[in-house]
Amino acid sequence: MTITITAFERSPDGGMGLARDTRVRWVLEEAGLPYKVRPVSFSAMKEPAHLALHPFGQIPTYEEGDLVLFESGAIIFHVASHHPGLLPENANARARAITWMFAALNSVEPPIFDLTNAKIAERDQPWAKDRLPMVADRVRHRLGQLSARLGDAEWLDGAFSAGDLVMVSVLLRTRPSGILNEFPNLAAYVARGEARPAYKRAFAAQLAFNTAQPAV
Ligand SMILES: N[C@@H](CCC(=O)N[C@@H](CSCc1ccc([N+](=O)[O-])cc1)C(=O)NCC(=O)O)C(=O)O
Repeated sequence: MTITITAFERSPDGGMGLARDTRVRWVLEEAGLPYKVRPVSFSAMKEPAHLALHPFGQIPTYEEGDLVLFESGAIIFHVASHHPGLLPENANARARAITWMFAALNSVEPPIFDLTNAKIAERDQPWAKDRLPMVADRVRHRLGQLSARLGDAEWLDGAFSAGDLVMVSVLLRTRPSGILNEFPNLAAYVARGEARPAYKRAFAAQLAFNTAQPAV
């Protein structure tokens, strides 16, 4: 059945891959699944038709037959659970890979999201300047812990898994701040993710999609 995901009609980053449809494209490319992309404008996201798919009026969403999913992590887990090569067959290894998915989304992404908010959404607040260093240090602290755990390993737990796909996707968002490069082993880990043919196809597709959208 046809898979359709939603993406920004025009991503504010101009197609630099920071929007969360990129990680869904990536998992679909790793699984070798064809998919269609429905662009959604910021206003359309808040209309009933899209809210019926995504209660918070966001992207990405995933539609396949009568299945509708939202939350990039859940979409990635769904695809990885139904296609080989993204979650280990061994039960304990599979559970650890899923643990890393949760860790990426629940423990690593929140301070990074906080930093993005501090730099963009909150930047005009009177307290923003004072808060920013503290928020950035929380990201540094978490990345320092992750860096220590990863060491010089290629992936987080043996072979590449959906846990790495989510973690690399999350860590990519720290590159613009420069914090990722303060941890050379994490920067190299992210680069290994970006070097994967499936990621390259996903990135190229979202870039082409964004540049093909008609100008406002
Ligand atoms: N937890 C959800 C979060 C979804 C989410 O944050 N979606 C964002 C796009 S990805 C986050 C994002 C936003 C903007 C950029 N950018 O480049 O400017 C990049 C990434 C969205 O729809 N925002 C519109 C809205 O909330 O009204 C998930 O993982 O799917």
